[in-house]
Amino acid sequence: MKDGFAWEEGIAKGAAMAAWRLPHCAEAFLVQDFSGGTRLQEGWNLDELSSGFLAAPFIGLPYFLRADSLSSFTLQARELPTPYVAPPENQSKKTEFMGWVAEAIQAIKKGPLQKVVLSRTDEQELPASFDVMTALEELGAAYPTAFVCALSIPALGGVWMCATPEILVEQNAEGIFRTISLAGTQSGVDADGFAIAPSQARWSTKEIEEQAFVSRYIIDCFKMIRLREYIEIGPKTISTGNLLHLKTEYIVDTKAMDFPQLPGLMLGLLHPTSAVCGTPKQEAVDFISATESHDRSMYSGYLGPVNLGKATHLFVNLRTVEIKENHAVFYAGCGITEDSNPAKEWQETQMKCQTLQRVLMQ
Ligand SMILES: C=C(O[C@@H]1C=C(C(=O)O)C=C[C@H]1O)C(=O)O
Repeated sequence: MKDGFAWEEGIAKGAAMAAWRLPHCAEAFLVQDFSGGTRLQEGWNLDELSSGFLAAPFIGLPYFLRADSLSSFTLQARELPTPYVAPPENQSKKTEFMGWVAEAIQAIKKGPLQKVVLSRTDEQELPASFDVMTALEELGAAYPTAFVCALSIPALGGVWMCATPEILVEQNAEGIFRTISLAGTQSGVDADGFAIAPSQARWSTKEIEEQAFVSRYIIDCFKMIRLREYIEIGPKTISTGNLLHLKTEYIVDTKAMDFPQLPGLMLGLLHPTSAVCGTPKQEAVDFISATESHDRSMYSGYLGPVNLGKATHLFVNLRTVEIKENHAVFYAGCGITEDSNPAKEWQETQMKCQTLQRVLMQ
């Protein structure tokens, strides 16, 4: 495949690269930065970036890939082999993770922490035949509503791939700004492997509250910049393929409001949101760094094309994997509240890891 060559050639030349396909689109894009990409400096501004691709870690400054070369291509349709057999559970990871969740519940009961998103990793070997561009096509075919992406930055030393459902900040060519509040998770397939219709989903108080934390957080960010004119749609149940979530959408017409800086301002305020970090934010960051034994790196950061065709599409880096040679580290997390159950939260991270595993490990 033509763009497979461009990808391999770019890797060999030390280029920083991103290949992606937006939700509901057929066309995919490849950006190459032949300088290897740039780590932005404190005080960087979205409005001042040229056309390219932005990728930020959970904590820290983003990398920017300038579009030295931009090509578009169509992802080929791919059939996924079925049925899928999940890898066995890692019992020591399970015990460790459930311990973290129990600690978080205790901390929340004491306050001031109200919600914290804890994550864990799952390390697996990919098949010898694994190939990044083929995997991107398979992810695109399996998850048409997700943002699917492959990212290679020489300074990171591996390839990150994701199939994320979560918009962080989006501004289309017509000046329409969008962000979403996404939380609450349940399986999107029943015991026989059939899809569950979103209208059939039933949500518990715990999940409704968990998502409300994220919605309140977004509204608080709007309040900080005194923005009152936004449209709020939801919460509604959405299907991401193998999972169901609760989603509320926030929309602003930045042209009508003459507010073109809104995406940059909101990006600075939003990240990391309560969907991947917690409430209050600083207490959640502190709890995560004192508890998790892995470095989140790019997981739960954000990534996407910026200032391309007058549009910016930044997504939270979820349902994600870091690949070095054939070794894959899958990352997944879940929102812990006072009413969490450690075994259920572990199961949720299993389902989230499987979003990519069911495609990449066949
Ligand atoms: C943290 C993740 O997902 C986030 C957390 C969710 C939850 O706690 O229910 C749901 C969607 C995402 O906002 C992840 O996929 O790793």
